[in-house]
Amino acid sequence: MTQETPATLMIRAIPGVGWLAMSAPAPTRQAARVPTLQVRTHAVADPGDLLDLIPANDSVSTWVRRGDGMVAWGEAARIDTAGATRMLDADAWFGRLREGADISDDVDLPGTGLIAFGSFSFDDDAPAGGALIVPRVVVGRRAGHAWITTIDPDGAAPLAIDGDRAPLALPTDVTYSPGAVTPQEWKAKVADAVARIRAGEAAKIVLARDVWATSSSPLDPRALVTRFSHAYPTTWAFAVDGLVGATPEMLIRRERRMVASRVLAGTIRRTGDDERDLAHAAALARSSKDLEEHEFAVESLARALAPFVESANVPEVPSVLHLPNVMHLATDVTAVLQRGADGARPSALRLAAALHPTAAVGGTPTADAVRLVGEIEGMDRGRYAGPVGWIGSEGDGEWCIALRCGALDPADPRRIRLFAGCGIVAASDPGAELDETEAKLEPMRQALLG
Ligand SMILES: C=C(O[C@@H]1C=C(C(=O)O)C=C[C@H]1O)C(=O)O
Repeated sequence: MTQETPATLMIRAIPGVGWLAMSAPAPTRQAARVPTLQVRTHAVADPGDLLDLIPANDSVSTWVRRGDGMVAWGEAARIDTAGATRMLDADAWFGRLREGADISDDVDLPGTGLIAFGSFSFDDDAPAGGALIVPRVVVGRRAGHAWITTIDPDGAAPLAIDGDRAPLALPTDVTYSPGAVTPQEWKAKVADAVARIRAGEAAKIVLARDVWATSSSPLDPRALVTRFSHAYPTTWAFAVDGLVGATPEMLIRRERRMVASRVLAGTIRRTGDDERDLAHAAALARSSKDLEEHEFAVESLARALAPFVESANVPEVPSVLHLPNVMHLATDVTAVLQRGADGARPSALRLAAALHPTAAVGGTPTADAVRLVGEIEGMDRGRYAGPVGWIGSEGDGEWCIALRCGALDPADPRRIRLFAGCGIVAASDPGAELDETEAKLEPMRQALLG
């Protein structure tokens, strides 16, 4: 979590495309070579369920909510970054890629034209680093308009759009095993965090835990995302670079001058009985423990956003977001971007870099809380709780916080590491927090049913 970690840039050559792989070892950073891309977006008739379109492919990206969004496959270009500037380096690379690209876009909506999908580690110094991937084919739909984008590196033969649509491979006989800490150990960590909060070391510390799931057959990200999008339609069902999940939390969405963020903090489990859940929702909206935890998260977001915007609308009272497994206190912040010193409005990824980590996943005050997470939690979060999303031609994009997710094990396609965490405040109870992590693991566990 140090700020000093020097960035490393690695550009991966795509087989058959023939441009140079370069690396710029820290600390001397060089401009990574960018390929010239031919980008073509055309309107198409409604393609039906987007998730049915993805061929079996090593590189699959999805971003789907309420049936709209984008699915993408193949890699036209990719950057892997690490260190404190991992998002800014990726953003600068994408800017250079855009400058050199030959783009023709008949649709002109957020997400059409050149696009890259990415995910970044929670910690500055995590080995997981980050990646931004420009796919070869994107199919998208937004409010009744559908499109297809093809992205061809210079000299590459176009990728077949009708790839091999191998049937979805469902998980089989999934078994679970503890991650870095057992549930019992994790409760002790929560008690430790509560003691340190009461001693005045921080006001809120977000602690997470991990669980391994192993299927007897290779896991197919397309199958997992399809299940998320059917069971949790109001979340963003994502698959990016082996990280898959159904997150309800929008870190930042940028559409031209407008930005929006959905802050979540304060959680209660659903019971399955609507009447009881309504009573619980009312209790959540009055719970001083949850309201305090929520206020920390809203304040930290508003403070981090302030330098970039000319006006912001921050509702004073949160609403209650109902998901099938849990309910959250939620605040939707909207704002109008201002131009920076360079005359440009910051891109969605630049904003995500400035906002991460929010109090929703780190704690309050941020620097102390993040240090305490590192001391107490006892695991590497990888890309869990980091920004995940996409950036488009004009710097528009959507970056969520990677929650309710799992990281496929690159070394064993049958394994996935699941994560869940909770904001700990002075009034937190370890048993209740453990139960909350179980509720937050439910979308992943349901997607992994055989
Ligand atoms: C950390 C997670 O969720 C975050 C923590 C919340 C809380 O403590 O109430 C609620 C939503 C998220 O901001 C997670 O899902 O893993």
